[in-house]
Amino acid sequence: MRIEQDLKLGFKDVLIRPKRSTLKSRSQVDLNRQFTFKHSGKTWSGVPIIAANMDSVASFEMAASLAEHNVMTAVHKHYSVEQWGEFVANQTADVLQHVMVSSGTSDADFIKLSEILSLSEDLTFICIDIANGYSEHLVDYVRKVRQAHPIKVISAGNVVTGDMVEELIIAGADIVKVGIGPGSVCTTRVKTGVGYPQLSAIIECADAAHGLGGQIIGDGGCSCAGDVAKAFGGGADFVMLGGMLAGHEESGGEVVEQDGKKMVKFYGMSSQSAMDKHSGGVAKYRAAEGKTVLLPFRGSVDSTISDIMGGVRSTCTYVGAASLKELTKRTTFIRVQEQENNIYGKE
Ligand SMILES: NC(=O)C1=CN([C@@H]2O[C@H](COP(=O)(O)OP(=O)(O)OC[C@H]3O[C@@H](n4cnc5c(N)ncnc54)[C@H](OP(=O)(O)O)[C@@H]3O)[C@@H](O)[C@H]2O)C=CC1
Ligand SMILES: Nc1nc2c(ncn2[C@@H]2O[C@H](COP(=O)(O)O)[C@@H](O)[C@H]2O)c(=O)[nH]1
Ligand SMILES: [K+]
Repeated sequence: MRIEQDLKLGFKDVLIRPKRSTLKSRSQVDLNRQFTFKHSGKTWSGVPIIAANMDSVASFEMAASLAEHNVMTAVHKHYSVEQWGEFVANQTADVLQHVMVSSGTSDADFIKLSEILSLSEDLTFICIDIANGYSEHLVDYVRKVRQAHPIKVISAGNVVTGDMVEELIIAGADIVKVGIGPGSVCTTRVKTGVGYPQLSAIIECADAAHGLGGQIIGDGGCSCAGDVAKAFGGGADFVMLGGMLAGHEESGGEVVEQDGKKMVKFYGMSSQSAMDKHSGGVAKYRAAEGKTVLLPFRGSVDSTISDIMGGVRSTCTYVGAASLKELTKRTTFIRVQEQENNIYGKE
């Protein structure tokens, strides 16, 4: 046994210090970023926010709506190839360029992934996502997908430390997905005691990835636009959101009525609800590592995503960053013991 004494931080442990700025208006801030990816050589530009590959968040409808804001959707892995076929046939190239195709790591996943990708050349992003990205099996799978799809942009995860970021990039990932346990409907830390405070994970993993010419996605734990700004400020190239985009018309969650109010089901992909739906229940040897919640129905995702983007634009003006790309360089975090004033309830 060993204890690491370095303090690791989450979003709630810091605020961003304001700095002098020459910007006159938040409208001057450009949230679009352009990346050229290490292995695939592909160039992409857009707003680097991604709807999380959960079946009560990242539906086809979500992808179509978010693409209008230049935002990405990691469409969840439970659509059939036929459903993908129909979606691809009805969407523009621009929408498809804002879509990631999610995949697990089984042989069946590999075949399905290739079938989906063959539907359109405009599908360029692959999101290989398993709970425990430290598995050697993931590294082998990334190598296999890289070999089969040399010009696709591959994201793989989830991990939280620089050593594993490097290993995945060397194996063929362009982007590494970072986050173990921070999610809004995640119970991994409770069930297993494993995890890593998300802001420190982002800072350390971004450093490792950028050193090799790769990118990272800060995945999970953002509960407000300020957290999204902190994730970008810490060095995340992309930020993935589950709960913040759940509960909308486009989210795909089941709508139920509770005390006369319209509510939407939102659950972790490792929850009992998800396993009942997709795997015929929780296997005997494992425990659910996610929960199920009911959220008030929030209407269309348009106003929510605009609100998030407005918040991050404002962050940029507070620190004098004319574009999102400059935000990390201009970010100084201060450690704090208090965040917002909640006297009249939480925002
Ligand atoms: N970022 C995070 O903190 C987490 C995210 N999730 C999300 O939920 C989805 C579904 O998760 P889940 O069904 O748990 O697993 P995955 O779909 O990620 O499982 C992938 C494979 O890894 C094996 N595995 C070995 N050890 C573990 C472990 N400790 N946790 C999970 N799988 C393990 C599984 O086999 P076997 O089942 O036989 O062990 C399975 O074959 C993930 O793809 C991810 O999107 C889930 C948990 C944590
Ligand atoms: N431990 C678990 N993590 C999960 C589960 N389902 C999803 N996730 C992770 O959460 C993020 C989204 O986080 P949020 O804070 O923005 O809601 C998602 O991308 C996954 O990495 C789960 O069942 N267990
Ligand atoms: K995810």
